[in-house]
Formats: sequence, C-alpha cells, structure tokens
Amino acid sequence: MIVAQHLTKRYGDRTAVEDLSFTVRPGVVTGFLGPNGAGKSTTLRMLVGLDHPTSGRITVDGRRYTDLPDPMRHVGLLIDAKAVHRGRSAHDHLLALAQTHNIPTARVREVLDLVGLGPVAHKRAGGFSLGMAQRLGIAAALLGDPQVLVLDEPVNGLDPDGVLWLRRLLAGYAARGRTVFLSSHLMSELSLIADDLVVIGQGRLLAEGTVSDVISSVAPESVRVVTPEAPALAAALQAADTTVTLEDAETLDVQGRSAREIGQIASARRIPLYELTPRRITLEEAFMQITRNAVEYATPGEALR
Ligand SMILES: Nc1ncnc2c1ncn2[C@@H]1O[C@H](COP(=O)(O)OP(=O)(O)OP(=O)(O)O)[C@@H](O)[C@H]1O
Repeated sequence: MIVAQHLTKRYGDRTAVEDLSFTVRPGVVTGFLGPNGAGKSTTLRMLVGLDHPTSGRITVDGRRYTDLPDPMRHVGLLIDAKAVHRGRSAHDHLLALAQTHNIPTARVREVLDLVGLGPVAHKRAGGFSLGMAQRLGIAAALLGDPQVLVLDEPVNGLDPDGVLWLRRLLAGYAARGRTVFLSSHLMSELSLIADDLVVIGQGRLLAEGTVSDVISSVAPESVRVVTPEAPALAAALQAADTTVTLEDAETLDVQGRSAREIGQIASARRIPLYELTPRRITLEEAFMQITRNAVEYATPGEALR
C-alpha cells in the first residue's frame, strides 16, 4: 500500500506538487495519470527518497522508503530505463544488481525469461531498442520479488504487443496481492492496463478511483436508442432520475436507465427498437475533460471529488 498525505513539493517559487493525498491499494494495478509537467515524476521521486517533500509525507506499507530495512527487495523501481551500463549485457547488468542486493543469482535467469529477454540475455544493453530497454528496466524492478512495484512511464517504447504483455505481467503480479503503481501520460494505454487511477494536474489531485468511476465522474453512461416511436418511448421513460434527449426523429440519448430497463419498458408498450447501444466516453476523452476543468477552475481538486 502506498499512501500520500498532503504531499507538497516546491522548487523555489515553483510548486511541482501541492497538497496531494491518495492511496494505492494492493491487489490491483493503479495508474498514475497526468499531462506532461503534472508532477508525476516528482511524486515518484519523493516516494523512493530521491527528493524530500517540502511538507506532507508519502509512505510504502506505513514507512518512508528510506526507513525500509531492505528497500530494493520491498519496492521494485523503474525510473529511467536508459540508466544501464551500455557495454554490459542484460544478464550481467542484472547479475551485478543481484550481487549487490543479496538476491540469489538464479533469480536473474527467471526475470530475464519473465520479461522475454532470455534470447538476448548476453547482448550488450547499449544496443537495445527503447522497448527492450524498458523490458530490462522492468526485469530489474522485479529482481527482488518486491511487494510493491513502482514504474515511471513503463509503456514508453512498447509496441501494442508489448503493452498487452505488460498488462498480463502486471495483472498477474497484482493478483498475488502486490501493489503496482505506474505512471503514464498515455491514457489509452493506461486504460488497458490499470484497474484504479490517480489523476493529477498542475501538482494537484483531479480524480481518484476505478477507471469506470473516473470516467463516469466526467460523463455518466448513456444509452443510444433508435426507434420509429421516439416521442412515445421518451414519454414512457420520463422519470425523476432519467434524462432523455431527442437527437433526431428516431434517436434518443437516455441517461439514468440501463439498456435492459429501456428494452423492458419498450417491450411492455410494444414499441419497436432498431438499436439499443450503451455509450461510454473513453478514458482519453474523460482525461481531456478533467484536465480542461483543471485549467478552468482555480481549485480543481474539489471539482471532481
Ligand atoms: N528539480 C526541479 N527544479 C525545478 N522545477 C522542477 C524540478 N523538477 C520538476 N520541476 C517542475 O515541476 C513540475 C512537475 O514536473 P514533473 O517532472 O514531476 O512532471 P511529470 O508529471 O512527471 O511530467 P512528465 O510527464 O513530462 O514527465 C514541472 O513544472 C517541472 O518543470
């Protein structure tokens, strides 16, 4: 579990992170989402003790990272995938890490296979593509079989197959009760990988919850209905918690009723239906709207919570 409480970081008169509180729970994959410059890297650096908060705190399983007895075996970290000795092979890079952190050397082969770098284990890491470098960085993060995985922009450089591979890997890891926290500014990729989201903008919390909670906080789900008797169906659907919009002579947009309920109401009145389609905005659209709100409102944190 990762907990940030009123976390603030200022560099001179620039505020990178402001009064940020959130919780990352074990057992699911949590995405940390925000546009460039939102404060994600600064938050992760404070999480792993590379930077000190101006005020507030961020802890891993109740302790500051620097107070953990064996941090690398507790928290697996990928901050910069290019931070490898270019002349060293993937195998030797991981072996050096294992030897300096008291990790059994057999684990090196295991993680190389886990990330699909087995066949190139003895090639120079300097010649790796960005996608391969990301896999090596993830292998290093997994080396200590940590309880908590923290990955900064792990999707960068991965092709669609790589994104699917990462999703399976992280979902499996989380399913074993581990905490997985990964940052990205790529919403569509993140929506494929994450269960929960923490969304920040300009250093502040904008939204927190499951992917579908975050999306429906922006735009509630609606149902598109096509029927030759649109006005009659609209009248039948009217209720206190339902909004029906006539889009054209045969098309309704209905908020507040499920497709199933609409089908039952239409059937009871013998109203024919040509189409009944749940509509949901994408995470990308929700994100654009959340960050637009953040610019428009002076105190965006309250706008969505
Ligand atoms: N060492 C520093 N000194 C001064 N300002 C900094 C420093 N580090 C970060 N900042 C500023 O803090 C803000 C947040 O930066 P940060 O790198 O945390 O954002 P980010 O969400 O990780 O962005 P990106 O997606 O581009 O990596 C930015 O305005 C950045 O310019």
